[in-house]
Amino acid sequence: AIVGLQASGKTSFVNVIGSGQVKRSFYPFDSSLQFQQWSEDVVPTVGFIFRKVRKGNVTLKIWDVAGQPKFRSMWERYCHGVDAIVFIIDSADPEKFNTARFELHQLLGQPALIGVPLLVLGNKNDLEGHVPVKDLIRDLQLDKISDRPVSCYSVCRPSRASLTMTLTLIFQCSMKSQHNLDIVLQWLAGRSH
Ligand SMILES: Nc1nc2c(ncn2[C@@H]2O[C@H](COP(=O)(O)OP(=O)(O)OP(=O)(O)O)[C@@H](O)[C@H]2O)c(=O)[nH]1
Ligand SMILES: [Mg+2]
Repeated sequence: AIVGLQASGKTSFVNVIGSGQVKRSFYPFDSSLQFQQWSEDVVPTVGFIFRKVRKGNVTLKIWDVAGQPKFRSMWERYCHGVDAIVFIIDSADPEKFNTARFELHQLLGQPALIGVPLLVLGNKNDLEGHVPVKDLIRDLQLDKISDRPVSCYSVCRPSRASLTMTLTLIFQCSMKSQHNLDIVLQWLAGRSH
């Protein structure tokens, strides 16, 4: 399940990892087939979106849950029984960190979710003034979480141009380190049962 405040980039993240998959099934040099699903314009999610994304021999089943205040009480329901909780935060918007920390710890405090591994993604690291991982860990008080494995990475959605280039230049080359998407996918695949 992917949760986080509104506009933190959850749906964009799923679209990016999903479009990489769509691409891989096509001939890599035929750019006309690229980005059928990927777009930089995303509308706020209402409720949730369920997506299946195949990566190698692992199929990720993803609940992309809406982040606006009226939907946050749904987060817990979609986190029940999952292999991992992914919490996405807009790392370039520190004014929202207090709210994000509150919502995250509120969610993790639910007895049914004890032990479920947590992946925190500080998104939008392409924007100036974004907060690095070290500070995110402090501001979200991730170091206080002791009842589950926790990982935190700084990520961003690749620009359309760089995503085209990376994927067109044959898929085995990994994304630029700024994006960190390959690391994140490995982490997710490693949590799956
Ligand atoms: N600069 C930048 N913008 C991003 C990035 N990821 C997402 N965005 C933008 O952030 C805005 C919100 O993205 P969404 O993916 O809709 O956010 P969300 O978390 O799904 O929002 P809700 O569905 O309302 O909870 C969109 O305009 C995206 O284009 C990123 O890595 N960098
Ligand atoms: Mg969304």
